[in-house]
Amino acid sequence: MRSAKLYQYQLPMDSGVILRTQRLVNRDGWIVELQDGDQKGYGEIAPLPEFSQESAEQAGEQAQALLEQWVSGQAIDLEKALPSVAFGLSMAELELQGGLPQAGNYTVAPLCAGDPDDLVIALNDMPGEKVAKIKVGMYEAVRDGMVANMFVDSIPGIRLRLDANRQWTPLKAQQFAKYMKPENRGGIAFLEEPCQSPADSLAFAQETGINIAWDETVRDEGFEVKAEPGVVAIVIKPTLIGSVQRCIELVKQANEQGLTAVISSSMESSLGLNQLARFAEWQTPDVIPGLDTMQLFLSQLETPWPHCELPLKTLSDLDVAWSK
Ligand SMILES: O=C(O)CCC(=O)c1ccccc1C(=O)O
Ligand SMILES: [Mg+2]
Repeated sequence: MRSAKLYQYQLPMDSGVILRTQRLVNRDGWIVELQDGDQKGYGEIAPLPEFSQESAEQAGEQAQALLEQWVSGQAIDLEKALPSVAFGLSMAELELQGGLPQAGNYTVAPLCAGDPDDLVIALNDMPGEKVAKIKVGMYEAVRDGMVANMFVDSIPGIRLRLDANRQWTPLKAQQFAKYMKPENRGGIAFLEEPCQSPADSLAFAQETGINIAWDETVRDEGFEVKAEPGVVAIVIKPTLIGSVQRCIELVKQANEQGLTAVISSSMESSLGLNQLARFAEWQTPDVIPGLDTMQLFLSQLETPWPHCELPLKTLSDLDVAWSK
């Protein structure tokens, strides 16, 4: 009754994609296909270099072992699985059971890693709530402050999401805050992980009145979702977190604590990204997810992303690495 396939993919990336210290030339990962009778479910397993602990090879090996169990009718234990494997397999099982609603939230928070003028144009075209995400911490903190000010000054009602990825010392974070006019600080919906340590980030939020969000900290050993002064959101990157069930638990805990849960991409292919858009619509219906990462690719995979003109590879173009 049950059968499964594991496809291997490699997709070319735009030339400018840098992950922490390395350039990402190709995105490597796996697509699982589960079949039971005439039902099918898909999931993506794609550890992100520099962010995931596991490599694509390790994830592929573990996925095969767990798929062997699944095909033979055993329940698979995803608690101890690698995060990317737990996410992909649980998503495939969910889809197989018809548990993932079709409707997706495709209104992304446009991501600006380069020229701020490009983002101003994207925002002017954005209907409804204007949310944008800007990476900070890569250049001078003073420049980041000026860019953020410029957005708040020139786009009324903007809700900026800034992301420093733990790049700032407390001093640099202070320099940023100094340039952010006090009356403009409310235009920052949140600033993700300003400092190297969560304690410094918390102190920064409380001293400056700039709200922060946890991203890396959510994946730290022993993390608990809790409301603290200055903290307004947690970012959930399912590929780095684990099973769909674990992600749902985090969303629930965040909501109970009055925090916003933001579903966000770990640069999945368009197949995984579409599932994240559906997951976000289902679990966080009033929150714009952080999924503006298709622009970093040179090719889509199987499921087209709305308004994306990149060429589409299909699963039938891929090698089947394992099947049973
Ligand atoms: O969160 C988003 O809006 C987009 C995704 C994103 O920023 C990201 C994607 C992959 C790895 C790290 C990050 C990051 O938060 O810096
Ligand atoms: Mg981040």
